[in-house]
Amino acid sequence: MTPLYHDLAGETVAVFGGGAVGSRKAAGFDEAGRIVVVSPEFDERVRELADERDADQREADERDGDEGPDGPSVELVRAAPDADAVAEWIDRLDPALAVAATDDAAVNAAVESAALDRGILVNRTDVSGGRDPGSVVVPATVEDDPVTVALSTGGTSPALAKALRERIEAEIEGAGEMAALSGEIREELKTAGVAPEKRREAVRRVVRSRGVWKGLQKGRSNGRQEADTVIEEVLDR
Ligand SMILES: C[C@@]1(CC(=O)O)c2cc3[nH]c(cc4nc(cc5[nH]c(cc(n2)[C@H]1CCC(=O)O)[C@@](C)(CC(=O)O)[C@@H]5CCC(=O)O)C(CC(=O)O)=C4CCC(=O)O)c(CCC(=O)O)c3CC(=O)O
Ligand SMILES: NC(=O)C1=CN([C@@H]2O[C@H](COP(=O)(O)OP(=O)(O)OC[C@H]3O[C@@H](n4cnc5c(N)ncnc54)[C@H](O)[C@@H]3O)[C@@H](O)[C@H]2O)C=CC1
Repeated sequence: MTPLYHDLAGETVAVFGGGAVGSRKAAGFDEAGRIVVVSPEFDERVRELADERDADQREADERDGDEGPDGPSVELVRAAPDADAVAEWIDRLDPALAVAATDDAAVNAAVESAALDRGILVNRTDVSGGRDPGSVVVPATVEDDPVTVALSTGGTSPALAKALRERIEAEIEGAGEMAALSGEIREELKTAGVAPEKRREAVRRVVRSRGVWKGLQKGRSNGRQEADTVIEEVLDR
């Protein structure tokens, strides 16, 4: 498996099965344009998610300007397609990604084959390993915007993926602020025409500096001050 980050902006994700697993997967695609969950019954979690998204959409409609809601629409479609009917649903929804999360292996297999026939990405939640090209695994993820860590055990041990994710959560605290600060510094040094070697050295030192990480905990300007000291040391050499 090759890890890649996929841009789902504006795309549809079709989730078959609205139980515990389908709900968790649906909640993870917050960059997508539209999430459609097809299921005869829906977990409380996915019902709440749909309600929240609905309220966000209404708020966005009431606001002035064209600023849209922050996340995708979540539509719950009450249906239980059998294996033969799944392909039609996929044609109708035209998703970029289909998630097979029902408790019926034949339906999940039909979602997988219909998606693969059409060149649509597919996530089969009820099997590990033995995947066809085009199938994807949902990793455990940690986010401190714009930093994201995605973690997979190659399907061997999802429980371990979850446990490691919990550890990394603490480890990357503050990484979002560090990304913003070091990104800004990187651009400034480029604009100032600092020689590439010195510029790279300065940025490498800033992101490794305990002083800058600590400073950022107190606020952006504290972090910036610490970073300026590190940068001066590099530039003065
Ligand atoms: C292959 C994969 C396909 C896919 O879904 O993409 C898959 C498959 C299966 N999971 C199963 C079980 C569990 N899955 C979890 C949890 C998570 N599972 C996730 C991903 C993946 N699960 C993909 C591989 C990821 C990798 O490579 O590591 C995570 C990371 C992401 C997410 O789902 O959001 C999320 C943690 C999120 C987080 O918290 O960060 C727990 C833990 C718990 O519930 O506490 C259990 C119970 C304990 C256990 O069994 O380990 C079963 C057996 C079902 C059965 O027994 O019937 C199968 C099917 C099989 O193994 O055949
Ligand atoms: N990948 C993962 O992380 C995990 C995967 N699993 C696997 O995922 C599957 C689902 O697990 P849960 O969500 O816990 O089960 P669940 O029983 O809570 O949910 C299954 C859902 O599928 C719906 N469903 C049944 N037939 C359907 C059809 N024809 N079309 C659409 N929806 C249909 C049911 O109404 C139910 O809402 C299981 O097969 C299990 O082996 C289980 C745990 C974790």
